[in-house]
Amino acid sequence: MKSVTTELPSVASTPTIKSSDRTVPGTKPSEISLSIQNLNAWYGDFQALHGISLDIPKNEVTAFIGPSGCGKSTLLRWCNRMNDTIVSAKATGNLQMNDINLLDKSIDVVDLRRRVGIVFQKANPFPKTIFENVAFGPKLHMKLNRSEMEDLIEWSLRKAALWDEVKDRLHKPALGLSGGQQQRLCIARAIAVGPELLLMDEPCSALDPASTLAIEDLMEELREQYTIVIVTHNMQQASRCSDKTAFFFEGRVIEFGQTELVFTKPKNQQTEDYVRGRFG
Ligand SMILES: Nc1ncnc2c1ncn2[C@@H]1O[C@H](COP(=O)(O)OP(=O)(O)OP(=O)(O)O)[C@@H](O)[C@H]1O
Repeated sequence: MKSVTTELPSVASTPTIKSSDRTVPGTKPSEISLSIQNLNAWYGDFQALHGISLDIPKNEVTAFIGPSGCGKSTLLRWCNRMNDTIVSAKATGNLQMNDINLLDKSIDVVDLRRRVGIVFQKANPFPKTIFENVAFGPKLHMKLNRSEMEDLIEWSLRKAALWDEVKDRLHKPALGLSGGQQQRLCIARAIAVGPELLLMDEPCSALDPASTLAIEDLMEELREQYTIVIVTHNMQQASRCSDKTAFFFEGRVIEFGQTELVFTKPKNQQTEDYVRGRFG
């Protein structure tokens, strides 16, 4: 991965978005899925996120872009509390999804992970059958009889554009699938429990162009039902697939807006330099 060039201005000299700009104009409060307010995050003494404020709109795709190490994954990981396993990780601020603050230590993290699904850069199917991978969450969270479960597995695999390729081998090991198929299986597994928010951390970075297109088509379809946040280093992908884009730099959000505007008329010079490929 390329690193940031040294002649860039330091972020301290770059204005970050004002908290009043955290909502893209035209977004009504009822259309917000996740409200991020003044989020700060640390690993030990190192502060990885500085005062992040963003309103993520419902039923849209929001892209997080920015150079390596700018905090995109850290933010995603706080949204479904993956950072709980890192002893040095801590956060302050508010991550509000409907009635719950996702940072509240007393919330049921297992239930939270049903509501906030995550798909990682590298597909991580369980060493189980294709069927069992998708059935894993529903078995934990729902009381379904066998035929309801079979219907749900088929629905999830169809939504993830994988059904036709696996319908005759549902009880074969998931690890026998190709990389692109495994990634779509992970998406099926994530949506089977009906999450409100689907987080995708560079979901296509290990995939070939055809599998990448399949996942992009899938996002287009899934956004009718889900709110999606995608982290991507691929500028074409961000501009093709997302409605809103947030540009991160050194743990701060520099710009947030309609994707088309962020890519064609960015307000900030640093955003422009990044989306034009001048650094990062
Ligand atoms: N477990 C950890 N312990 C200590 N520091 C960490 C840890 N995870 C991430 N960091 C640091 O936090 C900062 C933000 O990392 P993060 O992974 O969120 O960036 P990113 O924007 O997602 O990067 P990339 O695009 O390369 O995935 C980086 O400086 C990184 O080195």
